[in-house]
Amino acid sequence: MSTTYDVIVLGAGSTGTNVAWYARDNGLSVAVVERELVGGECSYWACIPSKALLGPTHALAAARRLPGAAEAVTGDVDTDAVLRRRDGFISHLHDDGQVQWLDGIDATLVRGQARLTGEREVTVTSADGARQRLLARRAVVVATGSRATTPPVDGLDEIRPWDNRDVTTAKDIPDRLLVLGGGVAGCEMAQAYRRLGAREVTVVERSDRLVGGFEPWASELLADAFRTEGITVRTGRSVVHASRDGVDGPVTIALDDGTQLVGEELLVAAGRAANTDDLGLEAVGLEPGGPLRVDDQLRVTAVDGGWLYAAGDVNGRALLTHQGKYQARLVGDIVAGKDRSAWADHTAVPQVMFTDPELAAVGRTEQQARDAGVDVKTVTYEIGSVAGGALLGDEVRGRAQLVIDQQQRVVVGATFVGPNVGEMLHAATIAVVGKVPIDTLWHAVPAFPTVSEVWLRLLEADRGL
Ligand SMILES: Cc1cc2nc3c(=O)[nH]c(=O)nc-3n(C[C@H](O)[C@H](O)[C@H](O)COP(=O)(O)OP(=O)(O)OC[C@H]3O[C@@H](n4cnc5c(N)ncnc54)[C@H](O)[C@@H]3O)c2cc1C
Ligand SMILES: NC(=O)c1ccc[n+]([C@@H]2O[C@H](COP(=O)([O-])OP(=O)(O)OC[C@H]3O[C@@H](n4cnc5c(N)ncnc54)[C@H](O)[C@@H]3O)[C@@H](O)[C@H]2O)c1
Repeated sequence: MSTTYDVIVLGAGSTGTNVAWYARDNGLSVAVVERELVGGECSYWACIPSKALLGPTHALAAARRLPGAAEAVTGDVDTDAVLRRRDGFISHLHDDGQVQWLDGIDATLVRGQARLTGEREVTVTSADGARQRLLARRAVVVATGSRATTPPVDGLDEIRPWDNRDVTTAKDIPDRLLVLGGGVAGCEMAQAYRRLGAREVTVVERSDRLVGGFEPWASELLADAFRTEGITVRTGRSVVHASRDGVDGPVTIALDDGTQLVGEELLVAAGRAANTDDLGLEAVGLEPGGPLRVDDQLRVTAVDGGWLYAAGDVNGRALLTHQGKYQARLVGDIVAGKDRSAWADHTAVPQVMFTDPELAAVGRTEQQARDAGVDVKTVTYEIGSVAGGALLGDEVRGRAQLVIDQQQRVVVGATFVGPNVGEMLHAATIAVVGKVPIDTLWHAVPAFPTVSEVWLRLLEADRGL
């Protein structure tokens, strides 16, 4: 027995559910296959719980920076209340709400492990072993996401390290947390745990700075902030060995300079692996394991016939929820025959790291612009020096930078570091995506006294004022 749909979507994460929505909006019939929870990583084990853990601690820090409010902060963060609120945000790991939503758009949910078994053909194996064959009239869209990678460190496999799922759903805060990987996930969770009561947090990063995707000066500001609040940062160091004392005892890691570090838990946040290893890729002539390479129509390039698409983390273009959803909107239209092309996911990707200070960036860094042959000029301004920044309280640290293409006179990249600067990023995204001329930006007057006034200071700096 087989059932035929216009589109079959593999994976009901933020990407897959959006593909379904847009394809349905185009009048196509859609089946979505999911082996775990509808909503995927972002809803339960990534974006949402991590931000729920960070938010209350940042509110407290913001109040402490503000004389008048600071005096009223007499207690510490209520960690149990934060964890309870986090549990609410992840719906206690139940997906009824999102299942209802899928039902509401009239997409068919099929529970189980999906595998490609031929051209336009998917076989789903449910938890009880039953098999169901699905056929696609138009397209199969792979949106199976990614999982945490485990780097090849001696002993790591035997000590049950934490991954993003453990760290975002933990019921207790360990006294000492070790973090392998100073990327976005590692840094957000290092600060969350420190602020939620961990006495010692140490981040080990093998490259020479934290969050290598951001501007080097942004990494420095973050590392300074971490040190100030007692988070130890060990850059330029690799973990070479890991062991655990008994079943539940502390973890010891050895670094390549001979240092030994001990913690109750070790979080591994060393990047992601595409979920393509058990997807039946062999059946359509593809190698399992790596990301599925796609063209700008999100079609898998190594498969003929234009019926296989991949969107979201699984294609490796930009591992962010909003970028997966951007691709999903495009795929939902493309499979309906509309002429669409993805480009912003490699030229104008906005990203916010929700630490305190926040790091927010879009488009190219200065180095990336130079490497791309752009005639670069950068302008910077301290956020604490605009009235809106100073009003946020004492010791507000932060900086804004524009990367300007001097020939075209447009902004090709922007970075903001400071409290809540993520909310300023969309203005920069619009400037980069719209290639708004600098001369026009002069007429986009920021309200006084907002932190956005830093835009005016940056334009003045460009003019030499
Ligand atoms: C700690 C952490 C914090 C993050 N915070 C942010 C953030 O603040 N903002 C942001 O933009 N991004 C953030 N991200 C990245 C974000 O989580 C991902 O980019 C996003 O979840 C990708 O969505 P997706 O739908 O492509 O994949 P996923 O969310 O991984 O969904 C894929 C789905 O496919 C299912 N699946 C896989 N294989 C099969 C199969 N064979 N059959 C059936 N089902 C299958 C999975 O069960 C899953 O539900 C964070 C990531 C981490 C690790
Ligand atoms: N706020 C957000 O938007 C947000 C938050 C968390 C994660 N994410 C996304 O999730 C993805 C995964 O995040 P991530 O932080 O795991 O990956 P990442 O690629 O951002 O960072 C991994 C870090 O681990 C380091 N590393 C790798 N192996 C190592 C080793 N053996 N020893 C020491 N350091 C090692 C790398 O040098 C890198 O700095 C990212 O692509 C990111 O975009 C986004």
